[in-house]
Amino acid sequence: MAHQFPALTSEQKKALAETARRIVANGKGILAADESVGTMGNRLQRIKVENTEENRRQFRELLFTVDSSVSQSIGGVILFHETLYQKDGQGKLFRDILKEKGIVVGIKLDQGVAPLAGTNKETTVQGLDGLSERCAQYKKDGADFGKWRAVLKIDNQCPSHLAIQENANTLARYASICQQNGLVPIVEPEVIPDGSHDMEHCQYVTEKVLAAVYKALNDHHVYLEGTLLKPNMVTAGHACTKKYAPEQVAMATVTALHRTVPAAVPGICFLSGGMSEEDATLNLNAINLCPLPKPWKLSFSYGRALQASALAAWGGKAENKKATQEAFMKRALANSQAAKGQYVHTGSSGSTSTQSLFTASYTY
Ligand SMILES: O=P(O)(O)OC[C@@]1(O)O[C@H](CO)[C@@H](O)[C@@H]1O
Repeated sequence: MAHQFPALTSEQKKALAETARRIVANGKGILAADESVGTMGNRLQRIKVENTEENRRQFRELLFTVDSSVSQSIGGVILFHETLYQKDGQGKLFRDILKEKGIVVGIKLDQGVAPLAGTNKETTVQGLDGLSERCAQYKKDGADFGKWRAVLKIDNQCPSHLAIQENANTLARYASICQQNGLVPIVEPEVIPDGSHDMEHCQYVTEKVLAAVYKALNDHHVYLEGTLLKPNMVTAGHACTKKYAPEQVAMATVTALHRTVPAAVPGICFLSGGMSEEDATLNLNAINLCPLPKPWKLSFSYGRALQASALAAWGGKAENKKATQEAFMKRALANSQAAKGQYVHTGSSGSTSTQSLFTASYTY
């Protein structure tokens, strides 16, 4: 079968591959600061801070204005639409502050989930209509990568064949549209940790989901070298009574990836999925020490596991700036070390860093 209709020029491919590699270079990972207004509201409620645009802006200003050395740990930041156009106290756009630090700016592109009728409350993702125009605008406005999160759950009859196929195809269509507009797509098929299933069950489901995703990406002529994967780690369900060590999580996770993710993919940046900050770091470190072949960079794209201590330290008070920034820098550095398999747990972590960040049915 001749390939008569190339999807991208060699220049487009080169630019996409370079951006993807930059984001995950040398122990760098991603700060997922793309919480929608509602999700950010849940975070702020935990620290008793009102969910106003100004409070969201103030917290994010603290994260983005940390010392430039953060760029040794953070290669990319994912923003929500509102944040892409926000400025710091001196009137400087956040996106310019990040770019000056050498950090690649990303944008959340999915628009939430919608029910799949006739399934056990499974969902697909909305946002394909008008996506090409939105990507073109975001590219002009400084974004160089995108994110789209699909949600799959483990339950009675779940994930169904329909949910796996529909979400794989939608992710692939999104990825294709991103690449046409010069954005590196982060492909995020999250198998959420709700349930009492064991780790082996999660591995089985994760492999089925990833295999379907890579078949769909191939069908849609997506250029894998210009993509990043953002999967769940393979863990037991949150309500499972059996506990697994980081080395077991690492072996199950790398085995699943090894069986399903082509070596052409430059980086795999895990989501934290409600793990405590410390667990997310320890698991990532074990993954990088796992004695299986690992042809991709294995890094992080954490939301909760990079921000929980910082949020707690901030508490909505300007005078806590230093403590907030120190807490964030500490997690960024720890995860950067873990992305190189060099994290050493000192045992001096604060209480917030060991608290579970799990929220049931975390769809948005
Ligand atoms: O699981 P985590 O690491 O907290 O967040 C992962 C994530 O994809 O899910 C959130 C909800 O869409 C996003 O803010 C974030 O990018």
